[in-house]
Amino acid sequence: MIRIDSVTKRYPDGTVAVDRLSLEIPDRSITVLVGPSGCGKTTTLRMINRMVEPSEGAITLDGVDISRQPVNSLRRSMGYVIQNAGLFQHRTIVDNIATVPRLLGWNKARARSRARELMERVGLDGSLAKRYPYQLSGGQQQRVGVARALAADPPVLLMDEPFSAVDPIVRKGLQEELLRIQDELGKTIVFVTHDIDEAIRLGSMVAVMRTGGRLAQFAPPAELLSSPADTFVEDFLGVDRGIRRLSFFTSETLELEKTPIVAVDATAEQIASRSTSETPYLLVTGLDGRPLGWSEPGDLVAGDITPEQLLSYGHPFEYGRDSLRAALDAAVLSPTGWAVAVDGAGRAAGVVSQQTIGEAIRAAHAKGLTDAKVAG
Ligand SMILES: Nc1ncnc2c1ncn2[C@@H]1O[C@H](COP(=O)(O)OP(=O)(O)OP(=O)(O)O)[C@@H](O)[C@H]1O
Repeated sequence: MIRIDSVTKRYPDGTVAVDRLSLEIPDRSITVLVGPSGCGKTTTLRMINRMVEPSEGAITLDGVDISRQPVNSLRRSMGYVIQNAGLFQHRTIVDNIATVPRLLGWNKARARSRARELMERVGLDGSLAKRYPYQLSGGQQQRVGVARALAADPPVLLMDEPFSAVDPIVRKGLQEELLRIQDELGKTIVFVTHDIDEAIRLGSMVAVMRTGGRLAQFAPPAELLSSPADTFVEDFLGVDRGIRRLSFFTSETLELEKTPIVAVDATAEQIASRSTSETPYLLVTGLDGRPLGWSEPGDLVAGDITPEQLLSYGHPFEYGRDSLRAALDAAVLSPTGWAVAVDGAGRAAGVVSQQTIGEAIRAAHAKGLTDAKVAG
């Protein structure tokens, strides 16, 4: 565990970048430092690998004060990823990734083979190995940066705004990739961002810092959203906190309706028997069980149902895997006001009304509030 114990950093010009910060960063999970520009995030991160030395307080790694550890070996146990990747422009991709293993004395062949393995792990095509950084897109360069940081298999990864310079779609891809890699590798990751959505998406724990380098709140994202410590945190979280909080509630609590569903080859009896007074529409599925669209029962003629005549259902949510936020979104975007739930294979698992989703949200909020009280 990395433990930051009452650490202050005062730069020579008198700027207090970090002010009596204490944090316990749990092993094998992602801890995010987030806050407005200049609140001391980068300074904190750099104190962990001793690129910056604290003025007061101590940082320990597994109980050992890092100021007593040789800087070189400390840094080798900590991969470091920065914005714009910071790649060596005159080295090929494979040699960029192989940098630290080479410094550790691995022979060229072994270091390169490790580098190629990591390219695959971070989702980079092997054909890019011999290219130079300028021949890659920004998103690809960031992947190289992550691969390079992972090359010597350090237990800790320090990431400073690694995805800030890429567009939102590439950024989302990189975030997903990081979560996937983290699932596989279980590193202790300290991740700096000024983007609260990124913090909530990636962090198991999120430290919100305020200007002046002080800690405003340290909590799991769901707790930040449900119980912000003060108005600073509340403002920083933004206006749609209630909606975003739904991401943490599973859709598994929803009771699905299975009756108003017919296959495209439904008989007249099936169409009649599956229509109910509560559900003015029927969901039509293909023969493979995947949803095709909605229809009023009266518009369906057995033996002559075509996908073209159906109303779009917007997009489905995956029951149990997706959150109540996804379910609500599916219902809001559905022209019938009903959301379509699918299983992992994309087959219709049932349908659910906005009203039922609303009830599940109220129940989840009530339970969430109780949990927060219990925890607090
Ligand atoms: N070498 C330095 N000398 C003096 N002041 C510094 C130095 N480095 C950073 N600072 C100041 O310390 C404060 C914290 O800076 P830091 O870079 O840690 O913040 P940050 O939260 O990472 O900001 P950003 O999101 O803008 O990168 C700022 O006021 C900054 O101007």
